[in-house]
Amino acid sequence: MATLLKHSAKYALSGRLARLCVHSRHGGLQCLQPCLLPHQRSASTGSKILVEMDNSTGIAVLTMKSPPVNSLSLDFLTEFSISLEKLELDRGCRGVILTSALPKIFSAGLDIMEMCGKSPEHCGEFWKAVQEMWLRLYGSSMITIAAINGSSPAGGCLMALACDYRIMAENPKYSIGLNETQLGIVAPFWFKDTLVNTVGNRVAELSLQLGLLYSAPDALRTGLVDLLVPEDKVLSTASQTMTQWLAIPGENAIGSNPRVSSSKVDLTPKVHMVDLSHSSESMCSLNWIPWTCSNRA
Ligand SMILES: CCCC/C=C/CC(=O)SCCNC(=O)CCNC(=O)[C@H](O)C(C)(C)COP(=O)(O)OP(=O)(O)OC[C@H]1O[C@@H](n2cnc3c(N)ncnc32)[C@H](O)[C@@H]1OP(=O)(O)O
Repeated sequence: MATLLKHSAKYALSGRLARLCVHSRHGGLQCLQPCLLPHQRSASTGSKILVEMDNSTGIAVLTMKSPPVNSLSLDFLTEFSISLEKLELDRGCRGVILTSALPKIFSAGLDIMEMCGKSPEHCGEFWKAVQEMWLRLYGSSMITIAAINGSSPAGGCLMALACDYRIMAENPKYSIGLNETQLGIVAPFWFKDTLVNTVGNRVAELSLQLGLLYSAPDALRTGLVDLLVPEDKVLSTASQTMTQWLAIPGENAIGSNPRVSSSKVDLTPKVHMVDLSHSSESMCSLNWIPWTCSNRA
């Protein structure tokens, strides 16, 4: 029981993670959920995001649950940023796993309908929300791991890239990448910089110029994701990886307690990359919005 309780403390999360099973000392599989004490976990859900927090480990699972494809609408982005901000303010939260509740899809990226025939004001508000999402995720003082359990094109890939580590389901049918060029859009330079930081200049150059979507195995080969695991292991592997990251002493680790360690992170260059006015203007002036709509001429 002591071993099991220790495992429970390590993985104890309500909902998805709490349903994980571990091998007990006696060799059998045991479900962790019955061992959890109610005070160890909490869950909050909006219409598009479920947040499950395990207070004993400091790990939260943020699950996107906006059918059909977790597209990043203004409502979605607002709920996402608020959820992340709440976790950021919760000093007990040290790590966030980002995943999807939808089969086969992590996120389809920016919601195309948000930008179809909308006013420049709406585009500006929407674009600001996109940047807010990226800043919150990329600049988070918590450890962030993307548990990519489905396809993740364009803005969905950006979300994953903004995390510290990416674990993807090893399903060759799933794809990930910044494919904006294929849609006739130029990915903003901070999308590009986020990609360059992960895969290096040459791979980023080819990816962006050709708008490449990589299959899961190719994404691993290029370094776009860090690890492939069987689909049913994505979340449990993310949890185990998070535990390893959180074991790094606080003085050296972003997101480890005490959270003051985050003050050592200089976000200035990252924040400088964001040019709000330019991005929202270009989004409206590029004429790509009608291009992506089915009623285009
Ligand atoms: C200067 C500005 C730069 C801005 C940069 C842009 C970044 C972006 O993120 S732009 C968005 C790019 N996204 C994509 O290219 C993804 C497009 N979608 C797909 O490839 C597929 O839909 C996907 C692989 C995600 C899922 O495939 P399926 O499982 O086969 O589903 P369907 O294709 O049938 O789609 C179901 C349903 O969802 C709607 N959908 C899909 N993507 C989006 C989206 N991005 N926004 C809004 N809605 C989306 C699709 O139209 C279907 O709707 P219904 O027909 O009503 O069922």
